[in-house]
Amino acid sequence: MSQVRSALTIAGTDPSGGAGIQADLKTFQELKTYGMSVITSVVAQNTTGVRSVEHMPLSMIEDQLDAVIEDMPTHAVKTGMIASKPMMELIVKKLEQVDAPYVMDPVMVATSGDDLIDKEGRNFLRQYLLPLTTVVTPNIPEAEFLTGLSITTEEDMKGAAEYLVHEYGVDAALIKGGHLKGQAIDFLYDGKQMHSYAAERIDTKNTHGTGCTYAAAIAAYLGKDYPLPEAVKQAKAFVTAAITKSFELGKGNGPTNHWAVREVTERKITHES
Ligand SMILES: Nc1ncnc2c1ncn2[C@@H]1O[C@H](COP(=O)(O)OP(=O)(O)OP(=O)(O)O)[C@@H](O)[C@H]1O
Ligand SMILES: Cc1ncc(CO)c(N)n1
Repeated sequence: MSQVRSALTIAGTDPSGGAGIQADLKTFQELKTYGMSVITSVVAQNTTGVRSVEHMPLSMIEDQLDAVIEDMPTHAVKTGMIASKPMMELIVKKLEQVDAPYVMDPVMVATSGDDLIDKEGRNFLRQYLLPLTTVVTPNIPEAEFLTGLSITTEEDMKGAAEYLVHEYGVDAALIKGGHLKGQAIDFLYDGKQMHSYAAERIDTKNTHGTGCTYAAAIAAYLGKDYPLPEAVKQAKAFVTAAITKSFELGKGNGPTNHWAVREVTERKITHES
């Protein structure tokens, strides 16, 4: 009998259920992956924005990580909101003990535009986390920050993916094109090949938590031993379905639908490499 696969998310929370830890666990569950979570910050947020944030003390983050690492098998790790440099240092030290693919979502601001990481922390994402990372998943503003490049075209997105791999030692970079006009296209560079994943753009404002959901789905598929380009393709189909059937809930950007893959069986993702 094959062993159950488990994935760990290390991230902040969203009590309204669409982003952060909550999105990750829903995604893991939907993909029949045993979900585990370590909370870095409690974020009082909803579809309209962030009200307040309470960061967990470092000792509490460390205890949570030890509780998982010392007891549970982990087949994939995903990180989201890591708000400060000391948190990053601690998480790096702990992740060095975990032998599993690692998906790093370099979360900086919420869909609503609120900051989720402090200024000092932003500058240490590259140095601390990228060397351990299997695949980093920036959106365009995050990729611009990480590379210092300006990104306005698909060619720029490819250039940024190559730059991250060649300059910062990350195994692979997936630049997400949700913020570009036209089709929703993402580029993955794994040091050898450039892959593109394109889907039709869905006309909706309800995209709260798309980035978290996508990265969590990639982690779940990597935990099931899918090769990275295939894991990204499956995850892209998952997030596209989740946006297609997203919920008109709340007063701002509504959440994506984590069970949509059960209902959207047609997978119109064009994968080229
Ligand atoms: N309107 C849309 N229609 C179809 N796909 C979309 C749409 N918006 C985003 N996507 C896709 O959703 C995924 C997440 O991309 P996006 O660039 O929005 O991430 P993000 O900005 O990190 O998300 P978040 O809003 O959670 O911060 C990508 O595959 C992107 O192409
Ligand atoms: C905790 C958290 N992580 C990530 C995002 C980005 O969507 C968010 N809104 N909240």
